[in-house]
Amino acid sequence: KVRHYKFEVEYIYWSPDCEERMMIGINGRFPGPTIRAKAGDTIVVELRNSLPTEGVVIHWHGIKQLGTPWADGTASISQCAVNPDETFVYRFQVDKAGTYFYHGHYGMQRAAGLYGSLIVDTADGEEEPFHYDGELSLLLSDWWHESVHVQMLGLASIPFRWVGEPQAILINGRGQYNCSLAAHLTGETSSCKITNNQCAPVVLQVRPNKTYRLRIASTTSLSALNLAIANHNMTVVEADGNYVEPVTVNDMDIYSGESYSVIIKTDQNSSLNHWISIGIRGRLPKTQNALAILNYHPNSPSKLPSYKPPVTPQWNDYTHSKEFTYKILAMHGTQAPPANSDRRIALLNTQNKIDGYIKWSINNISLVLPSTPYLGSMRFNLKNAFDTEKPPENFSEHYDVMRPPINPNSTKGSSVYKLKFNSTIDVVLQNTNALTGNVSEIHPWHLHGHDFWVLGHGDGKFRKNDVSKFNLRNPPLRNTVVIFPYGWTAIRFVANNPGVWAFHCHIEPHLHMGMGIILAEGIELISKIPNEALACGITGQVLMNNKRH
Ligand SMILES: O=C1O[C@H]([C@@H](O)CO)C(O)=C1O
Repeated sequence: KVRHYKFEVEYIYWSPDCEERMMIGINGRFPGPTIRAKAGDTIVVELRNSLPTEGVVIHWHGIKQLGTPWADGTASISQCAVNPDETFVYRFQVDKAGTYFYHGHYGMQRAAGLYGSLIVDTADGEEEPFHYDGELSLLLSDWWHESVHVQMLGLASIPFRWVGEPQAILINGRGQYNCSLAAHLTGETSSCKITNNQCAPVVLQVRPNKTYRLRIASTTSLSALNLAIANHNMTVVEADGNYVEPVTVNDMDIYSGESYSVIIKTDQNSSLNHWISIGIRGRLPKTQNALAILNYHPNSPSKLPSYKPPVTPQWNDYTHSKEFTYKILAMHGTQAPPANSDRRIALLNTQNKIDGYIKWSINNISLVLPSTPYLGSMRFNLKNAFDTEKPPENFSEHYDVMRPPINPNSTKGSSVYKLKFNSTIDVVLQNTNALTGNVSEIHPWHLHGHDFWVLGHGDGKFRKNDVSKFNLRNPPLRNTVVIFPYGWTAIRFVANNPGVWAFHCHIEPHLHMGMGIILAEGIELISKIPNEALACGITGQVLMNNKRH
């Protein structure tokens, strides 16, 4: 079945946390419309850019774009940004049931509010491997009062101006700035005066003694989150569109770019409503926990729970976070990874400097995207479109990951990791100390165009004999994985999807500061790229010079 959507992207006034700001909306609203389809369907989104003076693209996060690499929605990588007043048609298949989302992938437009949910149900006649009576959905994000233009300027300034912590965590696009819905119970802050529907608390309506599937996705710009539902445990059954071995937890972490489904049973005191609480992990929080209400029928949805919300774990309790992450394993019967890889790429993640500007680099190269998107320039073998030298596969074995870089000076580049089609690739992501001593941060890495198996995590520096500890039996399949402070994470994937794919830290300011790499495979197998994806830079010149193209 073909499912048609029309998206008009424009600036809107909106009050996501009860304070009015400018945001990027779709069809006059924030967040964007939910796309809902069945596995195997074709999605068609006619994207009209009504931003007065900026280009736009939309990335369909978690969708592999098999056979349609030009629809991945990455500016400078898969397509030319769509100009103001122009329309671009995304047409792609959703191959696999799961919880996904979509978001802007140009500059920091995601952080300006350009996102929404994308949910794929099983194909007709197929069933999920778990039962539920009803479904609920939470799309999580974080929000700053400063516009993304000011944020981008600060990141690209000397002295550096970091974006800082968000003013609010949003649930389904709604939050409350500098106040708490539970203030009357905790007394910590002022209570919220909800003056606007746009920031009204999220209420999930349930009936007692039923089973619900709760879909949770995070498109935060920065924040790692922890979610807990008071008096209810959660059984995780899906991660990033892949089934996992059911595991029951009291609270769960979710990093930017990840999605989960959890099963909850509404078997608690049904004369009460219950809190859902979301707090920040990995960075010293300055943001109020976000609260939502699990509303048991027939209680009034506006009746606040009469007890304190659950306290999410300490921001720096990494032991707790690792425990959760390590518990997520593939559901029995999931395709196992190939036993061996053909190539191992080690990627050192460092914060460093270029001409005094603070950047993030991978093997000492900070990613700068070219003006002509890679997909077209590589397909047509055009010269001078990007740096053509081979990017480094490794880093010095003497690098001390526990200390700030000895030489903080980095270089910028746009080179591509070219992968042999159908080869098996291992990537080891190595975290390090940032520029300041005793600081190492969480980075969620997202791969476009593929799922990968998470073979293992470890503390400190990756050693050759860590390979023997790789989990080849039931590693989870995912599209986003975290690297913990001072740790490493190893993944494996098969380079079987012709196209050019970004692999990057999903923290929006970190990507903007160069924290990513570009992968390419099977370029000669790519079928005709729509002209609209090519109409800029030197591919645009080729189109003009060769009308038969
Ligand atoms: O990229 C970053 O910069 C700041 C800090 O390291 C320098 O102010 C921070 O916390 C980041 O994640």
